[in-house]
Amino acid sequence: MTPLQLPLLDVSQPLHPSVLSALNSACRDWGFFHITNHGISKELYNKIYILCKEVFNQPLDIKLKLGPSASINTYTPHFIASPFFESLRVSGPDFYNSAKKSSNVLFQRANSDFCEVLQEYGNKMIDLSKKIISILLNCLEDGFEKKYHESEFIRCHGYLRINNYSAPGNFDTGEIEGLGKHTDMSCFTILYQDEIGGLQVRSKRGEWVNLTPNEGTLVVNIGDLLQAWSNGRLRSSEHRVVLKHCVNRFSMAFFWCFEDEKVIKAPEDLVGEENSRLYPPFICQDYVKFRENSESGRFDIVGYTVDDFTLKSTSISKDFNSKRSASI
Ligand SMILES: O=C(O)CCC(=O)C(=O)O
Ligand SMILES: [Fe+2]
Repeated sequence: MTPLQLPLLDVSQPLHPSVLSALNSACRDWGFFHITNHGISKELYNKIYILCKEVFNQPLDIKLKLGPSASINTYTPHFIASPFFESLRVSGPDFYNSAKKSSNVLFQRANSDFCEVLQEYGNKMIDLSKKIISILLNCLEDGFEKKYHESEFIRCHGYLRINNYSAPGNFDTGEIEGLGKHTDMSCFTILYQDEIGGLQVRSKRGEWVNLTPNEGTLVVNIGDLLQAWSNGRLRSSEHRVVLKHCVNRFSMAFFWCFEDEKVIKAPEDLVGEENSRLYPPFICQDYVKFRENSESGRFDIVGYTVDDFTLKSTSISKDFNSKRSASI
């Protein structure tokens, strides 16, 4: 399998038109690209890694106090997404307090280093997200940044999912999925993956292609909300994580999302005169609920997408309309 060549954007510099055009194709074909000079140092990652390992090394009965059936519900234990995957969620913009709620339970005290470092990382992710949405709007159409950044994206928010993959044993069962095929329920996701590799994106023809890690760069991938808002111009691709035998893996995904009550409706400029609107307007939270309810609690891994949601909503409204006309 040949590694994929994706554009690498230096986000500390104004972007050259040729970079924007490469970005345009990458977003249309793959929905993935890389960024560099993002302002997050290796030291910060090392600190986060060490502090998070302390969290995941806590006994299971303690971690389960943050689990799906607890009131906090920030921890996803093994055997939900896969036997090898566990994760912790930290929500913004007050990342400190969100981390504190979890650490109070995990350590029976607030672990201030853990909370501070996640607040610092969260703040950097928010700044970076504002830059990325500007770049993406610019890349969609001249003038879009001015026209839509404030009006459509000002109330976006983000949360972090810290992913800990444990090593599968050394037995020969072929490819082992650490995280199954899914699309992200975000506008876009900024992903840090360690040097182990294993992240794969699905091509339009259905082949899995490796996204090889590169030190100092972060992966950005378009999520379902921006695919819908851009009327399909930006692609939210399926991706997964495949594990190597006997190797642990660590990653951190930051999901930049519309506010729950946002009505997602592609602007007329993107729909065109022939009115080919791919996604009837919908409320952000309804999509999140659709994903959550589609496979009890396993919403972060299943193959449902915004296309499935649209199909379901259109068939419900057709059904509703035909029942209504039958009753008139
Ligand atoms: O661990 C990774 O590299 C990918 C994680 C991911 O896709 C996610 O958390 O949505
Ligand atoms: Fe993902």
